[in-house]
Amino acid sequence: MTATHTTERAVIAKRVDSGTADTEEIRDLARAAGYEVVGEITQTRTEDPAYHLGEGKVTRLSNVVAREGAAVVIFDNTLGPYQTYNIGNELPERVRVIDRFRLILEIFGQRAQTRKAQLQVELAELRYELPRAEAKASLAKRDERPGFMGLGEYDESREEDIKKQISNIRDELESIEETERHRREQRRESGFDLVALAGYTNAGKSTLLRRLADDLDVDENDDLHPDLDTTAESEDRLFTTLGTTTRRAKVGKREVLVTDTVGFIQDLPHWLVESFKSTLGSVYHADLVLLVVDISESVEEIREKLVTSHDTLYERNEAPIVTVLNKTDMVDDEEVQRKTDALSSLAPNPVAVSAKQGLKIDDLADRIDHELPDYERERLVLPMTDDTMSLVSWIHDHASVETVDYGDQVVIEFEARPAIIEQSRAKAGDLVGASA
Ligand SMILES: Nc1nc2c(ncn2[C@@H]2O[C@H](COP(=O)(O)OP(=O)(O)OP(=O)(O)O)[C@@H](O)[C@H]2O)c(=O)[nH]1
Ligand SMILES: [Mg+2]
Repeated sequence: MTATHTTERAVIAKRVDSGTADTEEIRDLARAAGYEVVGEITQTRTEDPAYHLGEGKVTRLSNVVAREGAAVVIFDNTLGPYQTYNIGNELPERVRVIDRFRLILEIFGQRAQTRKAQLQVELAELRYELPRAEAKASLAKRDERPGFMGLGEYDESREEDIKKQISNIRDELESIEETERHRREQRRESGFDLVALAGYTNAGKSTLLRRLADDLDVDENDDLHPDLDTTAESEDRLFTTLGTTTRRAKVGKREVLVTDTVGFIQDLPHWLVESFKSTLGSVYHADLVLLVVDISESVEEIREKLVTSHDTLYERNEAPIVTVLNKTDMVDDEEVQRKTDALSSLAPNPVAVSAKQGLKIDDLADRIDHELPDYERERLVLPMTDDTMSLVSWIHDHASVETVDYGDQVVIEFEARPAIIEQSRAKAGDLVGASA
């Protein structure tokens, strides 16, 4: 699927029960989806069952849409199917009405480039549609009016259809995940520590990955991640990354695999989170999680995002979490210190960096090295045979070799993850056994 860049003109609408409506985030999301925001209507009142807004407000909305020649109205609320229909009737011809979740789905649909991401978007869409189809079907059933019967029958089969599709997609996702699990295990056995980047969208995860990583991309779908191209800039838009990409990085003596993940966002409905949960698989199974936040945001905003991130990670994550305060180039040292102190209970001992400017990346690398399970030392004495030569090269591939002495025997000293040491001992045992 290629990204479609619509430049349709959009009017934002938002209702809040009390206080004043803040439209900053929905504007950002609209722009992320490719819309040009040309106006907005907000209202503080209880929800109107038929129109969501008050009827007078809907007329105002219609006027703004007509005046600005808008093609779309974007609600920062959840609209029921009938509200959507009723509002649509009050607007000029052919103007679309979408709500917050539809909009997020549109963005995800545009960004989904891997099979897995596409399936997840489809799953999310179907989960969005299912209760709506169910509602229609049950209303039609209750309603004896003949005109509705046809609709009812149709919707009931639609409901079954959606359920079947959901189950098919789940199966396919499961098999993709199985492959990923297998790949993760192989990587671990190859001596890599697995580090995952997590955090809100736009925090700078992809930029940081590029800073940490060597050039090599270890996923097969490299070409599907233009945002990770070393020559391409990260974009200042939401959800640049959908799906995960893994790159190899050297941290101290270690070979580490760093995985970039989809960004979190506030107020995601649970069905949407559910659909993208498997995206977080690489986070849940990492040896270390780097939780990236944007230090240029307000303390309140960062705190809220940290809390949500921890909630998302809490259930299944067992790895240590290091908070990375990114974008230090945008604030002065005093502000970094003040915010670090204010956030100390949520983010104890964080590392402050600028991914973009490459500041303090070494400190972060040291910290990663420190947090990962310790390497162990090993010294093996091996007979001088051809098989030994291939074991020595295996050790070179999987460990950090300090010395190799070739005499009557081969003496090799190295450091590696405990699992690698075990494997090398077993292989050495086979060799010695065979040559005896
Ligand atoms: N000033 C400054 N900008 C940064 C820094 N790191 C990243 N950015 C900018 O922040 C924006 C988002 O960066 P990304 O790396 O795409 O963020 P992300 O967390 O991967 O975002 P998603 O993929 O949407 O989840 C881009 O415009 C980056 O250039 C930094 O250290 N300083
Ligand atoms: Mg990204």
